[in-house]
Amino acid sequence: MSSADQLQQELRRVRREAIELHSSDQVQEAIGKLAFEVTEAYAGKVPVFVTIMNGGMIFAAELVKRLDFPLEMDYLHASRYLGETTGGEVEWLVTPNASLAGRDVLIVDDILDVGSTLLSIIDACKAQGAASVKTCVLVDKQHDRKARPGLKADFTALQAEDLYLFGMGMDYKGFWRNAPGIYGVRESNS
Ligand SMILES: O=P(O)(O)OC[C@H]1O[C@H](OP(=O)(O)OP(=O)(O)O)[C@H](O)[C@@H]1O
Ligand SMILES: Nc1nc2[nH]cnc2c(=O)[nH]1
Repeated sequence: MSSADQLQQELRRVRREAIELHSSDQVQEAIGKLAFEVTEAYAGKVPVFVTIMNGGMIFAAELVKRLDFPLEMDYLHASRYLGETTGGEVEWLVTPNASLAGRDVLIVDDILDVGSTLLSIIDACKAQGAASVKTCVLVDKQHDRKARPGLKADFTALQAEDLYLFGMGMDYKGFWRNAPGIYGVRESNS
């Protein structure tokens, strides 16, 4: 069997055997609730909504259309997993733009796992002179390996157990970002 066929088999097996932690409907409901919270927090402000590529893009698209205040959209690309299932150093692929100076910045990403990615992005936005920086994630993975004890995003839609997650923007080896719920890879596949 060719390596492309082997990969395709693996990807289909991982999806078939995955544990569904949050269904597509549960994800949509949680994003709806979060949108109210974020809308309340930004009353009277005109923030920059910064999507962290690639993982943040599906959550960001679902969230942004439910926010009822004027905002600008921008994006950053920082990655420390680079298609792997364990993280390394944060690598900047697209750096923050100087137009963040003096702005209220809302960082939007798919997952807070260890949190090194978000901490690095917060520092970079502050270094650009952002007036305020808040973070918003679809899912907070529950474990005691956070980069700082008790680290949390300002806004969190859902929590999930300590498995490698995919779906709703999160990848398994670069694939399955398109899966509509949040799934955990079974130990035998990770
Ligand atoms: O909390 P941490 O342990 O730092 O991990 C969280 C980060 O990991 C993923 O990005 P990844 O590096 O996989 O890049 P991607 O968004 O391009 O998939 C995810 O999108 C977060 O940005
Ligand atoms: N896809 C994915 N990316 C991550 N980045 C940090 N943790 C995870 C995870 O569980 N899944």
